[in-house]
This record gives sequence, C-alpha cells and structure tokens, in this order.
Amino acid sequence: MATYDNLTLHTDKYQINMMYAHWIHGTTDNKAVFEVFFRKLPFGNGYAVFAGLQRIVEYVRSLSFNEEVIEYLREQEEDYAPAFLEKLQSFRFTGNLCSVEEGTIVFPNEPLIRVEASVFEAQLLETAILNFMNFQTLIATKASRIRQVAPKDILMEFGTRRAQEADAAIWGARAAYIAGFDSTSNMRAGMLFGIPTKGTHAHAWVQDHDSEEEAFFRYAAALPNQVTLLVDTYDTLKSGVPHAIKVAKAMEAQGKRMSGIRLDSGDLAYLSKTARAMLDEAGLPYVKIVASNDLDENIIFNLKAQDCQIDSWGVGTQLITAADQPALGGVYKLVAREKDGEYVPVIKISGNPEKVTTPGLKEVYRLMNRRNGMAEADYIVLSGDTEALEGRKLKLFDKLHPYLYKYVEDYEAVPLLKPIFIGGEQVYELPELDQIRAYHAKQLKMFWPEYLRKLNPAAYLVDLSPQAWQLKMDLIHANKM
Ligand SMILES: Nc1ncnc2c1ncn2[C@@H]1O[C@H](COP(=O)(O)OP(=O)(O)OP(=O)(O)O)[C@@H](O)[C@H]1O
Ligand SMILES: O=P(O)(O)OC[C@H]1O[C@H](OP(=O)(O)OP(=O)(O)O)[C@H](O)[C@@H]1O
Ligand SMILES: O=C(O)c1cccnc1
Repeated sequence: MATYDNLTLHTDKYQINMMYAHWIHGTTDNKAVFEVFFRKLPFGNGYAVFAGLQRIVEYVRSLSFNEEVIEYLREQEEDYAPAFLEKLQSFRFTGNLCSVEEGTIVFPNEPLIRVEASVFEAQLLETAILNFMNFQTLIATKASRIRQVAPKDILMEFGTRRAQEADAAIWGARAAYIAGFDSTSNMRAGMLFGIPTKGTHAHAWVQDHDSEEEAFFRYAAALPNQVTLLVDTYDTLKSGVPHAIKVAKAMEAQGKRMSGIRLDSGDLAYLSKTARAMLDEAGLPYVKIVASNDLDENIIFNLKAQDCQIDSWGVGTQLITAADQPALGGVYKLVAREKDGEYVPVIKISGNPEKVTTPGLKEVYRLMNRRNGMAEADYIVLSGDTEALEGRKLKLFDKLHPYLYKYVEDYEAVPLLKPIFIGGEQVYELPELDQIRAYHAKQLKMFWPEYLRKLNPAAYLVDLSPQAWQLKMDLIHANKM
C-alpha cells in the first residue's frame, strides 16, 4: 500500500490537470492571487471561529512529490509528459501565504487566507486548504455555540466514535478545544495537541459484572482519583444512584471523594434534579452530575431552562459531525493574475449576486472603537490602501442602498491577515494551543452580545472600501455580455 501520510496528492485531479496545462503553455511561473472566504455562516450563527491554520502550515511545509507519488501520476495519466513529472519532483511552495489566526471571530465574504504564488503552486493548494479550513472552522463554530449556552460548565468532547473517520476526530477535538471545550475523550488528540483528556466508563463495565454495585466498587478501587459512575445501565434512580451513593460513602470513610455520576438516557432534567436531591440528602453535595446522550446546544439550552442540575456535559455526535450543517462552504477564488509583469484583478460573474467575487488583492481590517474597545465593523480594502491604517475617517455604506451610510472615526484598524509564509519561508510561529484558546476567549469579549447570540443574531458589518467596491463594479460592467 502507498505511504499514507504524504498529503501532496490530497487535491482534486483538476488542479494537477491545470498545472499541467500551464506547464504545456509555459505559464507556470505567472503569479496568481487566490483568496479564501465563505459566503454564509453555519447554524444560523452570527459569527464563525476560524480554525485549520496549523494543519495548513504543516501541509504546505510537507509538500513533496516523491518517487512514489510521481510513479502513481505516471501510471494514472498518460497525458502527463515525463518532463512535467520531473518538474514536480522539485516542487515546493515558494510563495506568500497570509491568514487570519486560529481562534479569530470571522464573518462571511471577508478574505481569511490569501495565497500569492506562481499559479502552478497556488493551484495545487486549493483543495487541501479548503478541506482543512472548512471542517475545522465548522466544528469550532459549533463548539462555540455549545460553550455559549453553558458558559460555566465543564464541556467534554466525546465524538470520536461517530466522527467522519480518524482525522475528523482529532482535528475536530482540537477545534472544539479552541472554541472553549475543556477536554476530549480522544487520547491521541490529547497526546498530539496537548488537549486535556477526560473519561468516565461505559455500560460494558457494569454489564461485565455480576452486579452494578460490584462494578461500581471495583471501578472506584481501580481509579480512586477519577470516579465518575455511569448510573443508567439498569435503573437510574432505583439502582444506579443509590449504588453510587454507597460507593461515595465508602470512599469518604477512606478520606476520598467521588467525582461524579453520569446520566446517559431518559429525561435528563428530571433525573438530574432527582439525583441531585438524593446526593445532597446523602451529604454528597460535591459529587457532580455529568450528562450525555446526543446533546447539542439546543438540548442543553432547554435542559437549563428546565432547571436541570447538570454540572458537566459530554457532547459527541452532534458536535463532531456538525449534524445540523455538515459543511462550511468556504471557497478559494482567483482575485488577481499576472499579465505582462503586473497584477490584473479578475472577477467571477454569476447570475446569483452572492457568487460574484470581489476582485483584487485585499486586506481586511477590524475597526476597533477606541473609546470602548469593541469591534465596530470589518473593512476590506485593496492592498496598498492605507487610509484605514492611518486612522482617517471612513464611510461605511450599504452596497445595495448606498444612501444608507455611516462614518467611523476614532478607531484602530487591526489587520486580520497575518503573514505566514513569505517567499516560501515560514515567518509565523504557530502559537501553543492554549494561547489560541485564550486568544479566542478574548476575541469574544470584543463583540457586542447582539452579534453573538445563538438565535437570530444581529448581522455584523463587513464593508468594502469605496475603491474596492468601485473596482468590482467596473469589472462587472467590463465583463458583462
Ligand atoms: N428533559 C429533556 N428535555 C429535552 N430533551 C431531553 C430531555 N432529556 C433528554 N433529552 C434528550 O432527548 C433526546 C432523546 O433521548 P432518547 O429518548 O433517545 O434517549 P433514551 O431513549 O432515554 O436513551 P437511549 O436511547 O440513548 O438509551 C436525547 O438527545 C436527549 O439528550
Ligand atoms: O451521544 P453522543 O453525544 O454521541 O456522546 C457519546 C455517546 O457515546 C456513548 O454512547 P454509545 O456509543 O455507547 O452508544 P449509545 O448511543 O447507546 O449511548 C456515550 O454513552 C454517549 O451517549
Ligand atoms: O468518557 C466517557 O464517558 C465517554 C467517552 C466517549 C464516548 N462516550 C462516553
């Protein structure tokens, strides 16, 4: 079997076909600029949480058309000339790549990643970059919604068994941690990324004993420092909770404290309230209640509205598969190409106005109100336009109804796109995961709650500068049949 972890061919065949066609026509070295953005927020949310950059950086660094890959291409496609395959052998990314940092709050229709490279290199990267960014951003956004409804509780990611295969499990666990989950059950994700791991036990442990009581006592004897007992194998209130109380009391006699019980079926509001009362009655107020069973942000929100007594949530399937919206539709679009040694902006026209691209190399700034430190709007300008950076008064206007406008001043323009690779050299030091998580938590504080609420959030303003807008209009008119 072929080597498994070389991601160089983790791309759509049409990218290699286009690379080949450029090679045939001698245009491989022409520069091209692509931008990554998405058009629509997932889950009806008001923002997305950008994630995927670490994987993208590792992928770009590791690109290598080694012998095995070349051999495969040779066998697969007789059109690919031997000299083309030879050129691929020395392929490496030598361009510039800028990106928003992981954990950043982002919005539709703003550039999140910009690749500026020979068209030969830039074309190859599209598929993998979108694959990594779309999935990880989607899961981080879902996790952020879950965190929002349980701001003070412990959130445990339990999704691996239901994830869309192994990569999704570990990178999804990482994305969830960035957006505020406290732990993962996936030990490999823990080892690879330094995410704290947590786990209870399964029904099998109870079923594998002559009695539930015996199972509980033996588990507590084996792992006295992390005893969370699953109490719903036979009858939660008549058997599970009373047996757990017995174990907790026995532990107390030895000077130890049981951590918790886990509810995994039935009416979680009713069961948690009753179990809480039973535990308190037994003098065990410190024993926490963990819940799991196909939870998502809506069920957790509802359970809280029912005054559930749940301290900690295990969330699997709904999070790791983003069950209510299985994909983020991020795209990678050409915005400029080199012609006669200069960049020429390009556009994609569509009958669907949302699909018309915004031409030209762009920067995106977050306009931070200096008086209150809150984000006012995101402002997209053509690269080289420094008006916002100089703090000049800006006109933000509604593109469909230009007579609706407002001026902003007394702001700081914070560039969102950071240089990651310049001339193929990595210039960005990847932050530690905990730094990313802390950065994300700080980001959330910069937005008014109206933009963050889970249901019907207010739309945050992402505006094009007048020059960027004019360029778009000019190209639409120039290209319209
Ligand atoms: N009080 C509640 N309010 C709203 N939703 C709840 C409540 N209690 C449980 N749920 C959710 O209802 C859904 C349906 O649970 P379901 O009836 O399938 O579980 P169960 O039959 O009790 O357990 P299982 O089939 O997993 O053994 C689950 O997603 C669960 O999290
Ligand atoms: O429900 P999720 O959010 O996906 O969380 C993970 C689930 O995985 C385990 O169940 P298991 O796989 O044993 O099957 P179950 O569906 O019968 O509980 C655990 O008991 C949770 O219920
Ligand atoms: O630790 C747990 O309780 C757990 C882990 C994964 C899936 N379900 C439960």
